[in-house]
Amino acid sequence: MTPRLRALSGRLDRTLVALDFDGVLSPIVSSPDAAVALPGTADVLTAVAGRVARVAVVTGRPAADAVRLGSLADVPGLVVLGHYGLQRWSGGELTTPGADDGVDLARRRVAELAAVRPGVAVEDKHHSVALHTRSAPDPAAALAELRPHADAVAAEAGLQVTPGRFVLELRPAGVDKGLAIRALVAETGATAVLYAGDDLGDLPAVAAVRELSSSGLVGLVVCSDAEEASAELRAAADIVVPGPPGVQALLRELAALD
Ligand SMILES: O=P(O)(O)OC[C@H]1O[C@H](O[C@H]2O[C@H](CO)[C@@H](O)[C@H](O)[C@H]2O)[C@H](O)[C@@H](O)[C@@H]1O
Repeated sequence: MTPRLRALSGRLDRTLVALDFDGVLSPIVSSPDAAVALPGTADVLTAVAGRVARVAVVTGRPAADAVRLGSLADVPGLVVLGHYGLQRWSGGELTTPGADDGVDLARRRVAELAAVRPGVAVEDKHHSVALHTRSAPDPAAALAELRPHADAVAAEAGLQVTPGRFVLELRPAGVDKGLAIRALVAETGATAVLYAGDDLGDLPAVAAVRELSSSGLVGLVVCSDAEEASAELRAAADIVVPGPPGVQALLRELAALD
């Protein structure tokens, strides 16, 4: 048994379990379209859902993509917050805002940026666009070179840039994973939260868990560790596990907790 999980013992029915998708439920792969959840993910989430107040996936992906790539549609009571909380999927129903003019502009601009940079790819997520450098000859150098260009496009389009694992996302401001966690806690009345992440976009969720903890909630932060995981998140975590297989093993322990 992972000792820190004991903090949730006796309060599972008031616990929110919130999980990032890429790098946490799904191993990192070279193409965003090829990312799928580790086999067994839906089963373990179903087991956890039977014990806790709520299981949620909070992701930078469109919510429906996370449901599809994760084969998560049948996990009982699952809520998926996509685009950092802009979208909500539950019970097969998707709540989503209308198109954003800024994203339309950014879509054109990032296509121009990618066209002249070998190995740089655009992921069009409809409510945001992402520039991926994982397949560039030097992914880290490509990311650094692109950053000021992405910042300029975001400023022109009224968007914000969220960096991640060899990716720069241009997305609407006003939502983040911290706000998403706070909303989930408020709607469930949870008195405990377990949040698992791996990347820079997860840091607002970590901050929210810590702030909620200071007002009495029991908070556990899990880092799904790998070479590219955020060092800041790793340092802040209560529990560090080896990537998606480690997350899955931890969730099995959680489902079996007293
Ligand atoms: O919030 P998340 O669920 O962690 O999503 C963050 C971004 O993850 C995806 O990109 C990352 O995973 C890809 C597939 O493994 C990988 O190729 C890429 O290098 C990673 O950055 C996704 O493509 C983005 O849209 C998400 O926002």
